[in-house]
Amino acid sequence: MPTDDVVRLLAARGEELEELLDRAARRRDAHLEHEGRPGVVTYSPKVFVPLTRLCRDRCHYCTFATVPGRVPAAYLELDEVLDIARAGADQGCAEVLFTLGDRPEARWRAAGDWLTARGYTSTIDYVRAAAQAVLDETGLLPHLNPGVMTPDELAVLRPVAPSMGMMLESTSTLLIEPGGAHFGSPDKDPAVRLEAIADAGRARVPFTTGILVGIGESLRDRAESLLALARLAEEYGHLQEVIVQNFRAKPDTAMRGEPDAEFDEFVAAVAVARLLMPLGVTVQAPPNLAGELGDADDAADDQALLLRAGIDDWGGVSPVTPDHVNPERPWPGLDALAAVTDRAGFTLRPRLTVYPRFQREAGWIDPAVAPVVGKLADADGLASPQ
Ligand SMILES: O=c1nc2n(C[C@H](O)[C@H](O)[C@H](O)CO)c3cc(O)ccc3cc-2c(=O)[nH]1
Ligand SMILES: C[C@H]1O[C@@H](n2cnc3c(N)ncnc32)[C@H](O)[C@@H]1O
Ligand code: MET
Ligand code: SF4
Repeated sequence: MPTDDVVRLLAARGEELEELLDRAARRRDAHLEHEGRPGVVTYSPKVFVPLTRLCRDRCHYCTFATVPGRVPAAYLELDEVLDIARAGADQGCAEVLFTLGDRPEARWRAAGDWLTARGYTSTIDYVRAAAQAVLDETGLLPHLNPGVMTPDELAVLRPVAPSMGMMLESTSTLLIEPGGAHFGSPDKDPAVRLEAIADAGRARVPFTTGILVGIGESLRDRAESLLALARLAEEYGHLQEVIVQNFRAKPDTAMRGEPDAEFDEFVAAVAVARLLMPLGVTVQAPPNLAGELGDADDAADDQALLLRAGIDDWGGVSPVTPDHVNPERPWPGLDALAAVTDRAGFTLRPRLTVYPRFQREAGWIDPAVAPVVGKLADADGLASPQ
């Protein structure tokens, strides 16, 4: 679709937005039919492991990244990681999400010292060890979201996780200039990120990516970002899901005064993502970023709108850990999420980190993790009851 047409869709309001949502919903239904799970909307029961909150980048919307003086230690110890994973296993979780700061040893001596004292050569080397421990000790599946990975790092991590991810955020180069949300974040250079996502495709890693809506990008940037992801999905076939995530302003960040993404605008972005992605690519929006904080009815209304806009997945939802990236936004209860999903005419089912298509097709899952996936999967490739 020409970029100008995509921009027009992203700007749709009123009657035009209604039509866009209907088109997107039909496309979602075609996607689910294509995947052999009509009427099924998924989520991943997970625990969140914030392996390190130190980071070499300075994204101005982020409260996850912090300074060494504000954390008890530069990294979680292996036994702390395993405690979180076991608590998840007890609650029927299948995923251990490793989300962490990018390459903190490049900026913080405390990070380098911590790694060296334990014999690790880099943050990625420690991610590998921690993911291996989770696989061996708990049988849960790591999903790795450590920021930009090189081809060598992808190769090192592939045998310890069936899926990885990294948000594109945006292709906007203005955001890396002074005053932009990504000024001072070398890992958010769009050229670097697009290349890293392509590298994951060449490494045949089932991959999660997405865009962050409302961080100062224009509608044209948003259109170009989604078109770039659609092209990557078509070229490599490795994009299992595209997350469309709305920016939520945090009190103690440089962007605290910026308004949250307007919900209609966000919903239009979700619908456009659905229309542009090839069949077989899930479109995910997180349920905990919907609605006014603390207003369950408002959240349910917004979640219903996300379903109308063509999502087929709610992402990771945790009965155990907070969303450490958005700690002020609690997860909805699974009953509430199932009720919203049901009212929209869908059945909510738990899934694994790696989607069924990548389990069926040869060549996506490393032989070292395949048996663990096999143990957790049901006949459809979703999560079997634990
Ligand atoms: O709880 C969260 N989970 C996040 N997830 C987890 C995601 O919902 C699930 O881990 C995947 O869908 C795999 O099941 C991400 C995963 C990625 O690969 C890339 C970005 C994110 C972002 C978030 C996030 O902000 N909060
Ligand atoms: C893990 C992912 O979380 C997203 N992220 C980081 N900070 C925020 C925020 N304030 N609001 C919404 N999403 C955010 C980024 O897209 C990052 O890649
Ligand atoms: C906590 S943000 C998610 C992981 C990584 N630091 C990134 O921004 O891509
Ligand atoms: S969003 Fe990720 S890369 Fe940016 S500062 Fe936060 S942890 Fe670092």
